[in-house]
Amino acid sequence: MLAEQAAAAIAERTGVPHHRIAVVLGSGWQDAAAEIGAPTASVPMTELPGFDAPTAQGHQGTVHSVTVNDSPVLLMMGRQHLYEGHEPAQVVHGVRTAVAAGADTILLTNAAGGIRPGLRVGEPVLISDHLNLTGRTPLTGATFVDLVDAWDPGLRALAREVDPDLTEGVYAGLTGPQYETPAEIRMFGALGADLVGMSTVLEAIACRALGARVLGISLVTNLAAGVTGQHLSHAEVLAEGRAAAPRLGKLLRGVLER
Ligand SMILES: Nc1nc2[nH]c(I)nc2c(=O)[nH]1
Repeated sequence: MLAEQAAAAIAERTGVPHHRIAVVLGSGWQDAAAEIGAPTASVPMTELPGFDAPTAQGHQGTVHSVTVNDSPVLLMMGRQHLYEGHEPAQVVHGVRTAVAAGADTILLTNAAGGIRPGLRVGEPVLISDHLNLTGRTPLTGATFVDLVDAWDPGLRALAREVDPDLTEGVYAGLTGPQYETPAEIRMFGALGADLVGMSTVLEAIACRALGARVLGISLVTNLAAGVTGQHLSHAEVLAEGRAAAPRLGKLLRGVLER
């Protein structure tokens, strides 16, 4: 209901009745968004029903409409996180709004810690599958959603055409806000996680429940705790994102153009 209201507000404020594709820009991906193209319209999230201003990464949450190859794309700059005290329904409001606005394909980007040996800081990694370690779900009732191929194989193949050097990985989603202990990272590695983060998994579940195709890309902004023995700093995370922006922008634009 709230998503419908927010979608109607987006249509009204942007003058674009439907957006077939939406992109959620996570930490470190904001600069890359500029490479996609200049927005034809922008709306602060606080002016849309059901959105709070995201507190993470200190940027104002904004929704942009941008045209790529003559079709409108919805860019959602910023997202809500469980660690901000939001309930799952609030965390997935952005993607539910995007689907209500007409999106049948959602591109979820995030910043993540790298667990798998060989992953490098500043490297984008396609999400091949996820581990929902939040203990939460945005779904209620008997909505038994199939999550096989939740991370769309066709979209992943398309992304690899754009950037053949892309590797894939399993993303473990946690609540945070603390980073993991080295022992926890060893555990998640043993469970098959290649990446670890504090977003994305609930959004992916909500998208699949609505029948939208999902492509996920993580930017490795730090090697997870214990992988290098170094300490983790959030400032580093943001700096790495900025440095990777040109490659990420090229990747996003290439995927959106196909
Ligand atoms: N849980 C978790 N989330 C993260 N987000 C980023 I950027 N790096 C990390 C990390 O190392 N662990």
